[in-house]
Amino acid sequence: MLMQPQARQRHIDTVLNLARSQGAAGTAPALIGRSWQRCMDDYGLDPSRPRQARIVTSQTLREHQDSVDELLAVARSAVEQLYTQVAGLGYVLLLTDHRGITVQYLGNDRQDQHLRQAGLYLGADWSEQYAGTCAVGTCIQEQQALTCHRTDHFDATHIQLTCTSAPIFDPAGQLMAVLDISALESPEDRSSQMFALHLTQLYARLIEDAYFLRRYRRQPVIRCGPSRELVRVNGPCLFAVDDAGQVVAANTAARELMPPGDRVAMTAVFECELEDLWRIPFEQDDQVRCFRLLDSGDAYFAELILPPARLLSTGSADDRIASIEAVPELDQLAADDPVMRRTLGLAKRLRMRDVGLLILGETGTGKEVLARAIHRSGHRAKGAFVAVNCAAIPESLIESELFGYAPGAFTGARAKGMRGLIQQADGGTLFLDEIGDMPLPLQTRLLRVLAEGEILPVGADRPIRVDCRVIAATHQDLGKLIEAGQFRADLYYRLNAATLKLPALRQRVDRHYLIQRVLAELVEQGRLPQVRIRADAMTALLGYHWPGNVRELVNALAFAEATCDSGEITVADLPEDCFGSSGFLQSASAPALASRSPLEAALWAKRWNVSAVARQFQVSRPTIYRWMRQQGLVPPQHLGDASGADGTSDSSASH
Ligand SMILES: Nc1ncnc2c1ncn2[C@@H]1O[C@H](COP(=O)(O)OP(=O)(O)OP(=O)(O)O)[C@@H](O)[C@H]1O
Repeated sequence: MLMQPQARQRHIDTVLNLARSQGAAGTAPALIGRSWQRCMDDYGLDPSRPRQARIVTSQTLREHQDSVDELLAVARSAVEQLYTQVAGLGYVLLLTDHRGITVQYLGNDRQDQHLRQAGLYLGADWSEQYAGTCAVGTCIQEQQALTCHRTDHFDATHIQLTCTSAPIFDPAGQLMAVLDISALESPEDRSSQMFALHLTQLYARLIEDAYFLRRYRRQPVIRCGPSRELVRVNGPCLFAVDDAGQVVAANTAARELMPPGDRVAMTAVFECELEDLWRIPFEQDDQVRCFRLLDSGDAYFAELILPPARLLSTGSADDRIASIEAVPELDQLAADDPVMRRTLGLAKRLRMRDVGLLILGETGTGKEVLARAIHRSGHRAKGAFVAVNCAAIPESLIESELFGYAPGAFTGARAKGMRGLIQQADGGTLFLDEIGDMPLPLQTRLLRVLAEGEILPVGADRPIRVDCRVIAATHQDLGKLIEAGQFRADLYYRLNAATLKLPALRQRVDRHYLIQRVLAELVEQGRLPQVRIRADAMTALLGYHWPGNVRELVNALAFAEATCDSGEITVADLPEDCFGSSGFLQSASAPALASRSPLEAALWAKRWNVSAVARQFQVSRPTIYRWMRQQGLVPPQHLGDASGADGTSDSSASH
């Protein structure tokens, strides 16, 4: 236990050399070098005059203990637990206050004398100002966890010790205490203390969190972290919030997620509405919900810890209940994706009201699927759902298609006239897809229909009353179209009492659910037999960026099923253009997937085998050829001789 005088002298020389050269402390971390410098420059400590450990009087000790009274009560069991884990390895445990005075100590009675001499004792002063560079004192100065290993210590008295400390911060971010484990002897190698460092940091955080939860036991606390499975057991971030969703306090990890500012709302941390927070305990079996961090977009899982018997009064109770209620048609569209949850919550709340809804999302994200689900789950479910693709109807026909026409309205018109699509939706829902493509003059007429509830068919002299709900959708930025004078602002406001956003498939955190769901639907619809997805294929599907969104996923699964022969989809069965490194679709002639129509995507997926595509769409081959002509789709040269499954040459057939 006694230190060699040579070792002591060598250490003193090293420190003095550092003072002269202003260099780093040998192989020690930079923060040790900084501390040595502070010891000499700021505290006037002299390495050639070692100081014995200082133990404060019992009166002073009591004053220090009183100042961290509440922390000591909270920390007691964690400190005991940590000590039982490390005692057998020769460590003692110290808890000091923010000034470095040891207010709690657990050590080995048999080594009492040695430990006391070394300062590993109750009441010992481990401030850097007195003891020089040491784990506790330097942790206080640097506000971070560290190991002060043997000759890292400034004072030669301590160069046999290895000490590891971690800071404990109060909920305002102020250093409150330091947790330390130290041993009288240790191996030379600093890396022998890595485990001690991790363990000490872990327990410091447990104590910090226990203290936080005790301090804010009368306040809602949001606990969150990047793992759904671990959040309730050990979620690293804690936010105490008030009823308005403002952060009242945050632990160390949570503070890192907060934007700068005095009063930060949780809605500035997570991409969410206030009521999303209060709804956490009601959704999902595990009462954990997924949010996206506003800053990075990362998915974070959160639980809400509510004070007992506390009723939160935020938002309208009716609305809250409506959005929590199970609505299978809507619920099945997503699992736990934050954007989808908000969208579906809003859809649930508004499904029974005739307010205009605008669905925004990239192509293939399921805008029509959502509109249908709102219709089926709403009060107009018994009426018709009429979908109009404003981009697909030629401009010359759109007026008569939408509004219908009176008998003999124009040459070539049917003798009896025709009910327009709006009238067909009477009592039900009119879904106006690609509303951004509606010509301006028709926008004006549509606005009148919406305002007055009447349509005037082409050539008619009397208006007809229609009563339908209108849901519009677009992948375009209507704001920009309004600025460019291509879309009427008044129509926009009329259609858009609420906006429902559909995230791109690549942004959704519930992709696994959606893949299984789409597969199950294809099976239910009889479009696929029972198949399962092997893990390798699932990994590839989860990792792909899906420019064509759910539509592309549907096509990819249909393709994979057609190519797999064992009832199991493997990665080799997936379309090569998305998942292969030398896929034929990567040739220059293959257009970007996102810009393809469903027909074009299917043709590429089936290598332009028209028979296979006809089977997929459940239409005849001539229909596919007609569609191809309408869309100007021609097979690429190198695939021009693709054969139908029946052996006929599709591309040479004429229709
Ligand atoms: N939640 C879902 N579950 C199963 N299939 C879905 C889901 N969402 C979308 N799909 C499927 O994805 C395809 C595209 O959906 P939909 O037509 O609704 O997209 P969209 O956004 O309206 O596309 P576009 O912008 O091209 O009109 C359809 O085959 C649809 O059945």
